[in-house]
Amino acid sequence: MKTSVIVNRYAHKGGAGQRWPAIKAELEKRLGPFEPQFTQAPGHATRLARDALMGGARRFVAVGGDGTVNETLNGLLDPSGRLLAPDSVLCPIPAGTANELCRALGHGADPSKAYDAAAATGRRAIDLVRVRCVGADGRPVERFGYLMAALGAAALVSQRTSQSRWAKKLGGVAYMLMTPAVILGYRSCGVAITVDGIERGTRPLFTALIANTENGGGGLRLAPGAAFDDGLLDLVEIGDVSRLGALLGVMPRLADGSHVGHPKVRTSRGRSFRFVSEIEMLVDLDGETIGRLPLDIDVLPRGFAVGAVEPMP
Ligand SMILES: Nc1ncnc2c1ncn2[C@@H]1O[C@H](COP(=O)(O)OP(=O)(O)OP(=O)(O)O)[C@@H](O)[C@H]1O
Repeated sequence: MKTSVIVNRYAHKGGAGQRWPAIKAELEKRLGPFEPQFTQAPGHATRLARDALMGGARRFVAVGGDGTVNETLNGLLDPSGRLLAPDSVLCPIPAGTANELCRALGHGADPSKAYDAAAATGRRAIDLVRVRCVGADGRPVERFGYLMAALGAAALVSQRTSQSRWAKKLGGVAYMLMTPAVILGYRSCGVAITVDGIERGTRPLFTALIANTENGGGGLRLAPGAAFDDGLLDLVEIGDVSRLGALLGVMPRLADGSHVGHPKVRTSRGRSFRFVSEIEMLVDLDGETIGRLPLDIDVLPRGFAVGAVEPMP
């Protein structure tokens, strides 16, 4: 199978570039010699993946963090979210800051598992998340992801972290420092929620996550029980909580997932969701700000596949 290796040397604040010779050696041991393609700018991995696909590649090894893997995946999809080549397989190699897809696959702590999966013939199907909202320029945006979408306070934390120069230098710790700064200035607002076509009414929302994977935000257990191949998304709503309540009562419990037992936290599952807010509310997908509400989100069950040593369950 023709293989394309796409490398973001700037992932993990440049740490991926430093580790690249060692990663390359591990990959060559398993795949044989290859010509890597280095991303030149944000978004470039999508074009590299699309060009390689048109050139006949079907195995796409994405070296970087979730941003790089997401961009690579988007290069493999048509505008409706279908794989342009149904036999294409994505192989994430953890070289970014959070590497949540690798973590969800059980490759987070041991990169050798990711190298082995990149060379194996097995596949594992993953649900694809489709998000439609309003972009920064006011025009509709449609994007595809695999981790989770966030709106409200969590999306604002992500946006502020990616925009801040000091936060970029700090890497993963930046989220933890940015979170109290954002939360102490944030207020819940009314959001009308529809799940699987059924209106649930308008209720105050501090933040909400619509999750495909259980983990997110740098290894936090944000959506306990979420499975990335069950054809469903898990909605975690943090409702009308005070700023101090959010900071002291909910946030410390995100690490082990016990926040879902908090009286202001509600969980549910569905295939499609719509969120409409009274005031402007940001939307984040897989760690990147993509726009604002109104937001429509749905799942394309088993929409793509990752490389796997074990055959698909
Ligand atoms: N040549 C480049 N110069 C600058 N930025 C780049 C370049 N190539 C890719 N990028 C951008 O780098 C950003 C960060 O990459 P990525 O998300 O893979 O790593 P990370 O943020 O360290 O990891 P994670 O998302 O897992 O926390 C992405 O938004 C990507 O678009």
